[in-house]
Amino acid sequence: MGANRAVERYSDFTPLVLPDRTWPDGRISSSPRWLSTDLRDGNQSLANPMSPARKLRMFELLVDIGYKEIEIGFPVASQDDHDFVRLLIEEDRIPDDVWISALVPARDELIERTIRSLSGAPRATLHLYNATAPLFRRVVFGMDRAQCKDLAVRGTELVKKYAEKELRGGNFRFQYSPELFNETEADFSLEVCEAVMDVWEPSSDRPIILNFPTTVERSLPSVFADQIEWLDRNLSRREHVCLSIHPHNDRGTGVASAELALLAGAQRIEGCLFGNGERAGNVCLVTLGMNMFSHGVDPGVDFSDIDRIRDTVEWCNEIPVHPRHPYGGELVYTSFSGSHQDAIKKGFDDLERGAAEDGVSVDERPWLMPYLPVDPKDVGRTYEAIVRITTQSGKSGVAYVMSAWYGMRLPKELQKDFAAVVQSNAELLGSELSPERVRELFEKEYVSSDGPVGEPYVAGGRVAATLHLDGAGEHDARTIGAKLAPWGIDVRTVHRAAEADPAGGAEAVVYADCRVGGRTVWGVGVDASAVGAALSAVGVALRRGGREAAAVVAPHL
Ligand SMILES: CC(=O)SCCNC(=O)CCNC(=O)[C@H](O)C(C)(C)COP(=O)(O)OP(=O)(O)OC[C@H]1O[C@@H](n2cnc3c(N)ncnc32)[C@H](O)[C@@H]1OP(=O)(O)O
Ligand SMILES: CC(C)C(=O)C(=O)O
Repeated sequence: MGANRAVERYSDFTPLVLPDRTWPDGRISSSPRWLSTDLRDGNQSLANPMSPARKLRMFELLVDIGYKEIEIGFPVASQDDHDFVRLLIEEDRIPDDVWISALVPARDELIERTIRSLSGAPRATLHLYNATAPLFRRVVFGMDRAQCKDLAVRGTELVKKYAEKELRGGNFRFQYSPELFNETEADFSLEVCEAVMDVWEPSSDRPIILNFPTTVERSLPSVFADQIEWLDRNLSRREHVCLSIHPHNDRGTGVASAELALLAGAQRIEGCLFGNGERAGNVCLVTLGMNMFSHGVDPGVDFSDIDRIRDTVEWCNEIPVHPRHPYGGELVYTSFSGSHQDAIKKGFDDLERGAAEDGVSVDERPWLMPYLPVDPKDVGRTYEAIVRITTQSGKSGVAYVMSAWYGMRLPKELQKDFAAVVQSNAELLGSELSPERVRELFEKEYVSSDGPVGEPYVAGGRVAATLHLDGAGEHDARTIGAKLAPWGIDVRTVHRAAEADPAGGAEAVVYADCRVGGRTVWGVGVDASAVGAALSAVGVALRRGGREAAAVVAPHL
């Protein structure tokens, strides 16, 4: 078969028919219950399953940021998994409001051992699963529907039996998952879940978690949402059922599946931080939580130091988080391209203006920012790295860097002038220019002088200079004008909006644009005094004027 014929091996998914679906009109207005399965589904997918130290660090992170339900492993998988559960219980490391959970297949000896491993836990959920999809019934288990249902029923009976024996007096919950739910006939999933409930007999003080995985994602998120709405309508004892979902991400739509399923009636979501997990991963809990946050819905999990979360997850999983991973990737608050940088810069100007008008801090203003769905500061990032300079940048990006890093707010015409310098340098270099390099170019071009800056002296005609004063007052402006007028320089001053700390500590910055020989040349002075800064700025500008300047300006300049 030729490569182009391979597609014929695949067939479309047959969706459930639910024409009167209501989920598309829903809104997500509150956070669901979350379960982190980083220590189970995440861990079981790693080339190197987590060592006890890595597991503990992950557990502590999950607790610290606010997860209340944590699947701590598959205790019968290995001695390490078992010992970790015992360590948490025996060293009393499970906070009062946290439920641990453990997964087990529907096999007698494994259920008994798993429940024993949970002995003494203050709060524990036993999570039982068996695959219910036709492919698995035929290929993996060699079972018909009745036998498959019976496996789930027997498993639940065993859980009941061993739980009563081992966990008497403790807080115990039961969870059942029909694995491959999304590929299972809807009526059969329901039949199995009802049979499981007949055994467990859920009630208000004995609820059940029914968890519906897209074990391998195979269809559209909307199809999954229909399946969940159908269950929500048809499950009996609904008030005693927590309808949970466990999306994977094989088609890259795990987050969408989870969100649409929430609209359709799901009450609880299982996933992993940064989408770790089997194959293309489990649904990403960070993305889901931050999506809610960005709509003004509190996810109940603290993502305010997202880099710490990412660093810990990377350390525990020994897998890097992609730099473009939503919300937590290194590059997701950074723009390299000119028009994005321009819009962001204007967005920040607008934010500051609005805050000043309202007499509030910028943190209290609504976040309405081009290209940035959330304020980087809300996840512990700074503003400096929002803009990075390459050949794709323009004047606004360059101006942003000079302002955010160095407190220098360049006049618009100077921004254009300097952007051309930066552009040719970026093209020459063929790579990103660091903020330090941008500053270096600026200094070289506009601030430093080749020789001593003496008193400007115009040999013939007059030079018109517009001085943009930052950190200087009216008095300084008058003194500067008086000082330069006798040298043939007509000064017009423009005050920049007051800066608390222009140019990182200097008292004054002056941007001078001088009309020399029919063209505009810029010079910049940074000095402890406004007068000193102005003299430097004009001196540099005139010197940069080159041959034309030489015609009107005395040679010692
Ligand atoms: C979708 C998910 O993520 S499910 C979770 C998967 N996670 C893991 O498997 C990680 C931990 N697992 C393990 O350490 C091991 O697989 C163990 C300890 C559970 C079992 O180990 P073993 O019995 O030695 O081997 P193995 O996993 O190959 O056993 C598969 C057997 O269990 C059966 N089985 C698989 N899943 C289930 C289930 N949920 N309920 C009952 N039986 C099951 C298989 O049909 C197969 O039976 P067979 O031997 O009669 O053909
Ligand atoms: C055990 C179940 C919930 C699972 O991990 C899956 O189906 O992906």
